[in-house]
Amino acid sequence: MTPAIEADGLHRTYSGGFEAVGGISFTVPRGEVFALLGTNGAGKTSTVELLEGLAAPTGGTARVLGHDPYRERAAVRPRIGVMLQEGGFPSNLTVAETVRMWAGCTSGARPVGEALAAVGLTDRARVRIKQLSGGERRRLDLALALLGRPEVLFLDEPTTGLDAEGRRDTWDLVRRLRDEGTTVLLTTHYLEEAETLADRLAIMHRGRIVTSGTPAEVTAARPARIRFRLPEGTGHERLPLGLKAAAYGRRVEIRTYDLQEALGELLGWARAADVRLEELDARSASLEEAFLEIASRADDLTGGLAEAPGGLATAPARPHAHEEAR
Ligand SMILES: Nc1ncnc2c1ncn2[C@@H]1O[C@H](COP(=O)(O)OP(=O)(O)OP(=O)(O)O)[C@@H](O)[C@H]1O
Repeated sequence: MTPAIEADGLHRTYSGGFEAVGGISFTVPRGEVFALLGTNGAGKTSTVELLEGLAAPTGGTARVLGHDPYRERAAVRPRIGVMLQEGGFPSNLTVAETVRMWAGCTSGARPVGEALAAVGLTDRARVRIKQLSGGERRRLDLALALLGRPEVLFLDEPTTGLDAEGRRDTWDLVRRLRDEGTTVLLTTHYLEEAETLADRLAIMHRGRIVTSGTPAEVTAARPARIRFRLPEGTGHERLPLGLKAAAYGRRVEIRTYDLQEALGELLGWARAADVRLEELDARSASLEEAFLEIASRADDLTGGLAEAPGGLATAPARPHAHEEAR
């Protein structure tokens, strides 16, 4: 089966000569949720628009369901759903009227009630668009994107402006759609969203993919950390020499690539020395830490990326103790 989405050396240069997408490649198999992350202006929307067929790439190729989304738009458009960052609707129409109007232009559309229920807007069906909150508009954008039961759904920042409950509802909906076989490509600034939803993800910076893989692969190259507070009168110089720790007053932070080993050493020492470690907290690297590290170092990296096993371009990770322990 052809993949749902294939980007091969995609470039997009705007008319002023600015290169927003500088040759990126990735493949999304059918039925997968793929997240594009990146700093502001990294080129996520510029990329998604190429895949949606809204513009032609200046280099490379895009394929959606085996077709060129720009040249073969008529073949692709009925099979995809698009949620834009800003959907513009006539503000005097009600929610239900808007969905009905959209359904009239969509073959095989879901019933209006089903689309509204899917995004939790049933109670707002009779409300005019201009009276909707920002979050409710976002939900309406989503209802319209999934109206035609698309095989591939493009969601550009689907949960921006939603409250915590709305965000979780959207995540549940995306999971349900994926379980039904829909392929989803989403862009997001919420790393937790990518971590919980995405089967695979790519982090973009300045038009290039800096890292890609499963959330676990992307975080695996980053160190875990252990934090605790030493009791009054116990100096951090008493810690075992094997543990590279940074101390800030009584607070101590240890960065390690072998969490089990470091934690074992620390607890063994604490027991032997009869030291109580206050507020002990140990955790593997999160996507957020990986992202922040990549964003802060990507400028040095562009041009010098290492290809890691599995075809992942990863930022070289090195063990280091943090200067500041929060
Ligand atoms: N029509 C345009 N003409 C010229 N430059 C553009 C145009 N549209 C976008 N850009 C520039 O291209 C770069 C990438 O923009 P894009 O919107 O794709 O980034 P993004 O990753 O989606 O950003 P954000 O997270 O801020 O939404 C930005 O520097 C932007 O200013």
